[in-house]
Amino acid sequence: MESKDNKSNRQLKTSPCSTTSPSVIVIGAGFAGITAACALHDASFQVVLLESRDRIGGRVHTDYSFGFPVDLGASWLHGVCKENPLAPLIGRLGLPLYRTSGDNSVLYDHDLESYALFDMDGNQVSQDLVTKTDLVRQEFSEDMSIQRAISIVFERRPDLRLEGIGHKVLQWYLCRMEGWFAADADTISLKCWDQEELLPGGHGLMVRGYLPVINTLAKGLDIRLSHRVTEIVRRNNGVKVTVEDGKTFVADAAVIAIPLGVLKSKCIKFEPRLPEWKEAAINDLGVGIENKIILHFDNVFWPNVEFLGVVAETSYECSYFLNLHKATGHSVLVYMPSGKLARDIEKMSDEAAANFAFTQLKRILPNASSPIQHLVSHWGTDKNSLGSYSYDTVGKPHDLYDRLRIPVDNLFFAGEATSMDYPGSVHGAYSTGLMAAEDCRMRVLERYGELDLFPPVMGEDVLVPLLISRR
Ligand SMILES: Cc1cc2nc3c(=O)[nH]c(=O)nc-3n(C[C@H](O)[C@H](O)[C@H](O)COP(=O)(O)OP(=O)(O)OC[C@H]3O[C@@H](n4cnc5c(N)ncnc54)[C@H](O)[C@@H]3O)c2cc1C
Repeated sequence: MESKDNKSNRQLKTSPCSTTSPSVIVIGAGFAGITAACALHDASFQVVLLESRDRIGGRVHTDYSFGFPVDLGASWLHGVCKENPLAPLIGRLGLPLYRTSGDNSVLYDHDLESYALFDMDGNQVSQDLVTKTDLVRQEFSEDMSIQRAISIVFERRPDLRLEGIGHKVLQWYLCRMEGWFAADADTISLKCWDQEELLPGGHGLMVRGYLPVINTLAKGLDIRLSHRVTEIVRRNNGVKVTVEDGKTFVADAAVIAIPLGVLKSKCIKFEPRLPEWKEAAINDLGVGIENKIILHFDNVFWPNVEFLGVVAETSYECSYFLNLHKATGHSVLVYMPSGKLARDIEKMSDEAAANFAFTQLKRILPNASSPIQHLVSHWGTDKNSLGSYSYDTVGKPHDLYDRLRIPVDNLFFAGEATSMDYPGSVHGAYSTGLMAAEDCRMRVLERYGELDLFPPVMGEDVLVPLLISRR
């Protein structure tokens, strides 16, 4: 499929249809791209996967530099249940999950019994106050930001306005919601924020990291690392894809599984241009930032709870730490800023970012010992992601996810931002990879007139129970 022809000619000179089996180029070796490549490989397609980084996984990135696995990107299976499309694979691999929180945690991501909340002076917030803030959840018809909606509730019902510690707890709730969407509350759509399908079963941490799952899917695939795609040409008889060093690849079709942030940046030239409706969907869907600052300590000095929260006057000043010790036995806390705070922290050096996170921790635990190691993610500025995950912005329709997914001629689209049901998640990326592969298979084989020749090879349909724990 590799071609020496670098010119953007009207017809692709190497006719992909003259090869014995249909061919596809998959762009992006994240969860969606690898899943699509794996499915098409199983359906007897010639598959080449082009990946800009020198590693696979994309926003799934398990780091081993501490001597044990730590996820810098995704780390939870959202929806620990058999309906989760990823559950059979995780079950078959025997990978343990640690459930940090149960059902009914839609708005604020996690159920509240899992938290120990403190104010900035180190006083613990009573659970009673936490439950009272539930009252601000009200129904609105016209679209507006979540932040605006809360202000309206207060205008209509001043008696609900919280003061002092109650106000701070509300800000902390907002901070958690901002983490779920990786965006600030004044940009999140009230109309669409709850349109995603939340699977039952709560949230399970991948105790050994996500990498073993992606490695399994990637086995046997022709993956070209450090191949950054710069141009995609489509013609009736196939596609031609050019990478940074000028090398070109031709095939019957392409599956584009790169992040929404990268598509927004227009660093890939489409020839001819993508249709207007597709460009509009790319522009209109939001992409937010959430980062992880991972602090490794030589001892455990914090309470034995899943999360530590710091409440403050504004959601920007609130903090949220995941206690990995509970799930993995390693003395690690993960600080997770999102939205504007995450953007501001990305401007700092890694050292300064780790110090910032540690300073937040010292506010509630003044005797905290300094971390011995740290890791800092940069999902917002990394040119391979340019954001953490997609979300609905104010005034834009929720079907943007579907518009992003709909194929254009022989180009098929996959990735978390193309998932109507499960945007911003690993299982969403996985299911769109399967969908794009199936659409591509059908379309290409129609052209070959050989629809029956390449039945998809389905994975075994045996359901293996998930290994779930909560100490
Ligand atoms: C901090 C953080 C925490 C998260 N936590 C969770 C969680 O706990 N649970 C969960 O379900 N989800 C979580 N997510 C979301 C989840 O990680 C993503 O939804 C999912 O991994 C996206 O997969 P993808 O295949 O769509 O995209 P990606 O994984 O980003 O894959 C796209 C690939 O395209 C490559 N690429 C980019 N540009 C080019 C180019 N020009 N040419 C070739 N290749 C290119 C990239 O390098 C990348 O490998 C989290 C994300 C972040 C950032």
